[in-house]
Amino acid sequence: MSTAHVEQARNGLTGSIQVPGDKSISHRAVMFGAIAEGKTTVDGFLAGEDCLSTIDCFRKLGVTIEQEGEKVTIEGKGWDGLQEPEEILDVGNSGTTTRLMLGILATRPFHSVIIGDDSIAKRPMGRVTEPLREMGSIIDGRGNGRFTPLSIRGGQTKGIQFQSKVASAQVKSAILLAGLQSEGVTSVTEPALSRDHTERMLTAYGVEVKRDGLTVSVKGGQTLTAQDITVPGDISSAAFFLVAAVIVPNSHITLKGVGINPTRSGIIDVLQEMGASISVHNEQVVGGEPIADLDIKTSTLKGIEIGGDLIPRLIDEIPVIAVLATQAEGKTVIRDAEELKVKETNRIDTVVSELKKLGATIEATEDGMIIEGRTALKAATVSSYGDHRIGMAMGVAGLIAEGRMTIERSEAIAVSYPTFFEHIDELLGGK
Ligand SMILES: O=C(O)C1=C[C@@H](OP(=O)(O)O)[C@@H](O)[C@H](O)C1
Ligand SMILES: C=C(OP(=O)(O)O)C(=O)O
Repeated sequence: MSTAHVEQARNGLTGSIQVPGDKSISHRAVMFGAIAEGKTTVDGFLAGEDCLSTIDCFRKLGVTIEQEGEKVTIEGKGWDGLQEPEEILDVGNSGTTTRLMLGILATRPFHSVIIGDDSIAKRPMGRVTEPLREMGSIIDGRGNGRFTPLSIRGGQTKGIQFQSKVASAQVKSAILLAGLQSEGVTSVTEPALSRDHTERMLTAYGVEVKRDGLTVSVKGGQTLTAQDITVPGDISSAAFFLVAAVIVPNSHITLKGVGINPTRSGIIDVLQEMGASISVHNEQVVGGEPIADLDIKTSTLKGIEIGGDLIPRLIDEIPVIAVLATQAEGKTVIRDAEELKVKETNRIDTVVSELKKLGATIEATEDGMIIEGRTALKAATVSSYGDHRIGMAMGVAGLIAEGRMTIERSEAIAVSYPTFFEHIDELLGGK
């Protein structure tokens, strides 16, 4: 385990960076390439631990995958190219790998065992294993198949019309992936729109995906055709620097080539509503996903209310939004965000406890948190608790907190942003 230190920034953040590739899209590019027919290439791949776990699992399923930094090639041999793994599939810390891979394995006629780390062992898997069982796959595991370790034997499955209780792209994707090789039509209806990368990328791989409001459906018996995928920059990684630039005095930065898919761009709406000076340039569409350069400066902020359908559009950004809210005048209320409790940590508890250590006025609620600003933060020793987004939110807080911040378990940051501290140094140096 490692410890990182962050000093209060003496100068503003300036210059421009390209944030690493999108984690959600990198996972999907590899998984869909693995079940497609032909050679898929991926450029801009996120070589973070979670996406490397996906590569490792699909290699164990018999797929030839080469990866060098941001470049990946996958020799897809179609659905039937996947083989019974000799080894256990270890997903590490990655919920996306676990749930989407279950959807793929649900229709494969062989047995696999899935394990992950201590954090994965606490995360709810019943939300995918129950509908996949209903479709006909045989799944067992701890807590009657609700937690890892899980074992799955896929086979003859039939389509279902599934009403999801949660707005979760992982649940939606798992069921749609199983639906592609099941009898009849499979549809998923969600209570609010979650990220739609699966729908967009499956379409790029030649699959027919239908959307009707909050319902997405696919017909069984569909195959995928290999693609050349370019992965946009991850807006969830960009969020840390968007917030840092707004709250560190005398900052002005540009983040290049960031994905601004509307199902992910809630952080931009929040920054604008709070009064931040942010502008969007060079909008383009790359591989079916919109991207842009984001320009942002130090700004005066006011507290706002965040809830409802906005939550799935910024769920992973809430830890750093809480840091932002400590620097806004007045009250910020975050509600309808119960899902935070089942991420890598219970992010309501970890955000509140660590920000309190810095002197923030913040209280946990049943479904979110309430933050009163504006508060001058003081550096302290905090922990990521093994959660990359908590570690990075604390890194951003460290830039404005008086003194020197110590972040324990900082190694977790490599899950999604291995070059996070290098990028802080680069922007502090103004290169
Ligand atoms: O599908 C995905 O790539 C993801 C979906 C979200 O999780 P849920 O599906 O659990 O909401 C998100 O929090 C996670 O970081 C990545
Ligand atoms: C929740 C996250 O990822 P996952 O569910 O893939 O572990 C995240 O990256 O914040």
